[in-house]
Amino acid sequence: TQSTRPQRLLSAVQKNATRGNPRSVVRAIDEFCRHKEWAMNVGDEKGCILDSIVSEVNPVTVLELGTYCGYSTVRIASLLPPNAKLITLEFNPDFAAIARQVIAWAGLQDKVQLVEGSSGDWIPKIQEQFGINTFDLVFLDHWKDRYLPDTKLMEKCGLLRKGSVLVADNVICPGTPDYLEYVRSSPCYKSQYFISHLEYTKAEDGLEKSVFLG
Ligand SMILES: O=C(NC/C=C/[C@H]1O[C@@H](n2cnc(C(F)(F)F)c2)[C@H](O)[C@@H]1O)c1cc([N+](=O)[O-])cc(O)c1O
Ligand SMILES: [Mg+2]
Repeated sequence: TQSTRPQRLLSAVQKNATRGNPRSVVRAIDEFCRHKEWAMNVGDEKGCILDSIVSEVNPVTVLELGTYCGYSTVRIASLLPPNAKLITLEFNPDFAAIARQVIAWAGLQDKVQLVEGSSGDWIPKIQEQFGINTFDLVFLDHWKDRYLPDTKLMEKCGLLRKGSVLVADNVICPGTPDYLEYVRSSPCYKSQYFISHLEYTKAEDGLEKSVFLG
């Protein structure tokens, strides 16, 4: 039977990366996606911007919406302090199965909790299920039409506190116009655009960093 692209991405990690070395896992995926098969990881260029924001925030609690194969999960988790926790939501069970193996290959399974399901189901349950009150950092990289409703849901569930930082991928390409309009016009957010390129291409894209003001 034919393999899937996530399966081939995982094979590239297992072939080219060193177990327990997150940087080698990130490098192996970027090499695979740049030279073999494009895939929708945040990528190396936007990834460096994401790294700098994560390092600046130094979060203890992180929520990622949209694990896919675990590329940004590994990038973020590798920068977290020892007591920190990253919860990553993934809707597609096949992608989740691959991501678990990528995260394990990087040796980061103790910092990461991968949860399978939808944001609508899980965002209201996170506090009781995982003993987390609020998130210091949220990375949005799931379905682009869900960024805004899920941000409003996180606000409603009290998952954001004064100073919580949202980082959104793809605000230009494929684009998240309603989300961008909201965080840039709402008095509850201080927003900043970091211009870059769509992963592994020359097209423009960027990350939007939005600080919740409470
Ligand atoms: O469509 C893109 N990304 C969609 C990404 C979607 C991923 O998020 C998961 N998800 C859905 N709901 C949840 C949650 F969390 F709610 F449970 C998680 C989906 O199963 C999928 O793995 C995309 C497309 C391009 N592109 O160039 O076309 C470039 C990119 O960087 C992209 O991220
Ligand atoms: Mg993306």
